Amino acid sequence: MKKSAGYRSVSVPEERLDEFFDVVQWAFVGEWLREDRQDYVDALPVERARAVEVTDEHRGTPGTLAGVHASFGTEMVVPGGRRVPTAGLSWLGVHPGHRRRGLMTTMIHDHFERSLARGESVSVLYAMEAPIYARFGYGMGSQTVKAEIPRGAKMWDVDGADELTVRLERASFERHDALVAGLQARLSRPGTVLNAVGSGRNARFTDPVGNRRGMEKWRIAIVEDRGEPVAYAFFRRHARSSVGIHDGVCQVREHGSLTPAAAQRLWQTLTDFDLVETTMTENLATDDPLLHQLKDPRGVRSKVIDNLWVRLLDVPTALAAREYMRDCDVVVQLTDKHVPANAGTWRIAVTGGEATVTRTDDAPDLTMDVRHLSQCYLGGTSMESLAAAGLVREHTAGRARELAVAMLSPVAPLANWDF
Ligand SMILES: CC(=O)SCCNC(=O)CCNC(=O)[C@H](O)C(C)(C)COP(=O)(O)OP(=O)(O)OC[C@H]1O[C@@H](n2cnc3c(N)ncnc32)[C@H](O)[C@@H]1OP(=O)(O)O
Repeated sequence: MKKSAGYRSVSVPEERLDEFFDVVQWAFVGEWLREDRQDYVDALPVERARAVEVTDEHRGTPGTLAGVHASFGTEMVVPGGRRVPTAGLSWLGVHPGHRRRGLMTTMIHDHFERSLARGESVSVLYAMEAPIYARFGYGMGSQTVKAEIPRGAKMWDVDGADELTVRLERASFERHDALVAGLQARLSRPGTVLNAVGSGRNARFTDPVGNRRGMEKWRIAIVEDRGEPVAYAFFRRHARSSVGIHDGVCQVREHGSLTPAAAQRLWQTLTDFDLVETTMTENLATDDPLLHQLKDPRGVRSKVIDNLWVRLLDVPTALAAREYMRDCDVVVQLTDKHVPANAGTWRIAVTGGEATVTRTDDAPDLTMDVRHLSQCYLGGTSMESLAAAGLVREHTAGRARELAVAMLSPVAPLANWDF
């Protein structure tokens, strides 16, 4: 019997959502509260929910779901500020009774085929475990700083910050969706994954009780410039005390600022709540304005981890969709085990910031897997550094640098919401 035989891929209609959620709880190790069900429905792009179903009794009870996945239909900002149609893969899980039979592989192929059919030339995801996705052509496209900032951390002055005002409210889809989506759509940082369209749109507002662990419900901070919103952040606090000393924490999730002053006003607010000693950030770019504005960078305890994993599904279309910093003319030989249409030799010719990507019989300057090209796509990783690591092979001296300089982004990429 073939490793993944005895299963088939199916769509998951609304009446099967509880079966879908049951697999998710098995896979992600958790028991949800009944009262949280609607939050999970709201966080799921229902019309793009897929599963593998048992068809052979040797695998289990025919008709039961063994693995699930879904994807958000969205756009991602790429270097130059343009947007590329993107599939945000999420909710991927296999029931532990069916693992290591190739079901994830089946689901990833299903995801690739359907995304390509919809014209989505890039797939992105957040990884639960970092070693899983490179085998499918995903590269670590951006990194994030997880920081713990002490209360009242001092910052360099930024003109105009004092004149801005801040509103603190309970986060509400009805009241804040348009405001947040509108501000997020004005962010130019590569890797920004825009709010999804269709179901799943309110995913960022969901707030299951079972996930709060003593935290309050999600709040939102909105910085305004004479009534015009210029920054936002989702945050929540947790009151704590030990030996009579209050040392509560504030968790900051998605945030975005349109100006340096707005960033400073936002973080001054988030790092100065009464009874809160530490503010923890999640989605902070490695060059976020906050990190430059803090006077004592070492006073912030931090670590850098992977943020977005990026996978080019349609290489020529995706490469042509972004802008480049320099002209280049480089021949790249690409391997792609999972989307064979990308494999082969391509000429990447950039003039005036625009790339033309065509097949060629010329000898390659560089040889790499699609995951390496994907890793460099948002401009956060240098192609030369991948060559220095021995992952990209350079046949013509200097070509890794030529492509690196063309593809680099002046600001570090980051996705600011966790889908
Ligand atoms: C985008 C997201 O949603 S991230 C969330 C991912 N989900 C989870 O982490 C939930 C818990 N884990 C699971 O549900 C499952 O173990 C999955 C989805 C990670 C893997 O599903 P499986 O059906 O067992 O994977 P499958 O059998 O297709 O394995 C494919 C390959 O990946 C490897 N692999 C699978 N899981 C892991 C892992 N956790 N770490 C390292 N390698 C792994 C397998 O060994 C296999 O390697 P091979 O091709 O060399 O033989």
